[in-house]
Amino acid sequence: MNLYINQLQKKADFKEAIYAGDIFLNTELRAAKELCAFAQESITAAFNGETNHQALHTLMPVEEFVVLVTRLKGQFTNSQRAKELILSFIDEIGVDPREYIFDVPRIRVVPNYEYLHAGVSYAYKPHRDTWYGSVDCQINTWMPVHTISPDQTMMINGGYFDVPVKNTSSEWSLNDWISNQRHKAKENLKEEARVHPVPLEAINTASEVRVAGNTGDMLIFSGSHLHGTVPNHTQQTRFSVDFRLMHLDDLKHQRGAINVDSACPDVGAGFKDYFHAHDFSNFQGIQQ
Ligand SMILES: O=C(O)CCC(=O)C(=O)O
Ligand SMILES: [Fe+2]
Repeated sequence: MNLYINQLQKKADFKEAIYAGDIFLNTELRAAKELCAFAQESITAAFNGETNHQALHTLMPVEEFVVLVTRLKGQFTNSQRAKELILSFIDEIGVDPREYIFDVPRIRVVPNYEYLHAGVSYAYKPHRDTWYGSVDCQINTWMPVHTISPDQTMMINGGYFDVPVKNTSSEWSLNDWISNQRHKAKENLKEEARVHPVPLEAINTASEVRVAGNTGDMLIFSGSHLHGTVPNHTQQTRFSVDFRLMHLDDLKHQRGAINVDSACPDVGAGFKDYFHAHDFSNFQGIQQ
């Protein structure tokens, strides 16, 4: 596995590298910094003008926190501004937006673990996004909104890229998640009652990498990497932004990362949430 620093826009075949398990870290993308600035504005607005974002969980009961995080996520994900900044990112890295679709942008809020680690702030167990019904060519981006430490971040366990992990993805349905589970996030305060695809064996952490970056330092990696939320036992809430890209032609031709263990029965059920990058029209699926 290779790690490329600030080379996404210089490497014409970056997709192929990502499909092979390489990871990119770009620290100088204007669009990423702007996306984080927009995230910061959105957090302040959702939390009624409070600017001490990392202390928000100390300022209110968890019930109120969940209501405000729900509002934040809805506003951020559905905003025109976030979509425009994804298009700016695509332009900035020098690829043709007509060739790409993207999944809705997300803002993750990870407060202290004891305070909340379920529902709107679910701490993801190690997983591949393909266990959750993503396609093999999914390119993930991920960036912290404020400076973070290794014990607040997302981990990537690179050694498992091509090593199977026994998991429950065959029993997990993305259709069911979208129709019946996703909206229940705010009901989960103490424990996550919703079923997620999870590993059925102990995960060796020897090759786990925890990248601790600054605002808008963007990781770009295959959604097929094993990754997860580092349980946040610090007293600082972590905010991060992520979105996913798919290259239309690669999707049509089923190119992408190797699938070593994903068995989600309804891959692609999330297509209706995807947008064409050049005009933000809804993706209608693949015409065969
Ligand atoms: O932010 C996290 O802790 C997990 C994010 C994740 O799983 C993803 O972006 O696919
Ligand atoms: Fe993920």
